[in-house]
Amino acid sequence: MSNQILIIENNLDQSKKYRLLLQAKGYCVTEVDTIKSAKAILKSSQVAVIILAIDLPDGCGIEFIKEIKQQHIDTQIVLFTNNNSINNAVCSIRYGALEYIIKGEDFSELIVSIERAMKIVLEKFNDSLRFTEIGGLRNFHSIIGESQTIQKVKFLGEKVAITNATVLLLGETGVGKDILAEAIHSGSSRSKHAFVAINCSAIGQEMLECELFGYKAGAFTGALKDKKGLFEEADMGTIFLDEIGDMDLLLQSKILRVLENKSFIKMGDTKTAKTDCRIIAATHVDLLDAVKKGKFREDLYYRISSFIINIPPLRERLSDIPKLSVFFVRKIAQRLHMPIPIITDPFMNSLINHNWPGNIRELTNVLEKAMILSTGSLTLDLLDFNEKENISSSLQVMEHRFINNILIDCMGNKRKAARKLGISIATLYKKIG
Ligand SMILES: Nc1ncnc2c1ncn2[C@@H]1O[C@H](COP(=O)(O)OP(=O)(O)OP(=O)(O)O)[C@@H](O)[C@H]1O
Repeated sequence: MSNQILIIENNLDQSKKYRLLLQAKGYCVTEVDTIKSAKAILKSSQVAVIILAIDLPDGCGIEFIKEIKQQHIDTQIVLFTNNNSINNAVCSIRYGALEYIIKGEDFSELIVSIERAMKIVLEKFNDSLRFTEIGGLRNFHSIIGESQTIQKVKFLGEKVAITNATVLLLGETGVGKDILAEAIHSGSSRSKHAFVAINCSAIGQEMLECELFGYKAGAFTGALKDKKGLFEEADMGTIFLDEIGDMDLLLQSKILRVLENKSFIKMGDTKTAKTDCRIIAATHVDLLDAVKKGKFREDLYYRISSFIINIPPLRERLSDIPKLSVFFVRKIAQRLHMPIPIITDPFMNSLINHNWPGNIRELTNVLEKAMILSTGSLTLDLLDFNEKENISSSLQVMEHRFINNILIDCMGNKRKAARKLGISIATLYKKIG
């Protein structure tokens, strides 16, 4: 982890004082006096904390914060200014600065801020280590979003993870059922063992049975040797059965047997085999309705539905879009080997105002397409929503968007947003879930 501090300040006397002070505290410090030189440093080295002045010869420090945060999300920024106007403070925090300090001869405030910033950098670094410790599997820190709705999802996931309970995840396609299942496994005592996932609607039922339970050599033409099934692979670990609602009744009875007796029979075998695996199931269909129509076993439904987590669609957590977008833009840029583009305000506003029928998967696709076509920044003309999918404009959705936009304007301050909307804070909480 880097402990490098970059000072961007064109008052050279002042910046020398900061440098000497911070060096005396053991930090590694670099000074520059323009945004251009700062960009060069940021490109070539890992900077933990930036001390940034507002008025720089080649641009405005506050505007530069946006750019820094898009490309170096974990770098912490402390804004330094002579001007103690509250507008600057609000803007800098909104754009992602950690703190705002008024310049003065008393340096103790600066030291406290730098220590706080370094602590945050260290915590983020430790989180990323925790993430890689369990073999690259995603955990609750990998689930981006701070909206009330996603926080509730994470809270429920973390609570159930440490138990051995079967979990049912409900939600539209692309909302993040897969990533949540992985996080629950990562947060459980089974995390050192396998996490296996299968989409039960993607393959034919016979093939699905082979995949789930495995087979003995000679079980059918072409079965030349024994094959392990996923239930065997997931022994001591977790199996994620995505789209369980699409499984046929015969296979459903076999899953019920695993849940009740921890046992199954491989295809072509006569003996029962044992497995100790936790089941996490997911579906986008209404399982109770499927039960009523005789398409889903009622006993299996009750067996898997003791702990349900409903993952809300993206249109019900629009305030998460800025963070999700910055995260995906960085990730996509890395995968496509391209520089990280700047997300312009009109582009971001359009993302926030879209309905997202394909949820987070649609968001990643829209961003990837725009990035491929972009030349350095993501502008409105690069946005290409699939209009066929963009059909829902119900009153409720419009209301949600409106509330979210006000919340963003008020920087997440719910009391202020409620006042602006002319509703009580309790009503606001009810509306944002
Ligand atoms: N909150 C989140 N933070 C970061 N990445 C997310 C989040 N939610 C979803 N993703 C990513 O978005 C993509 C789609 O999510 P995922 O595959 O988990 O959705 P799903 O609900 O399982 O979809 P489906 O029902 O079609 O299988 C994945 O790449 C996933 O990692």
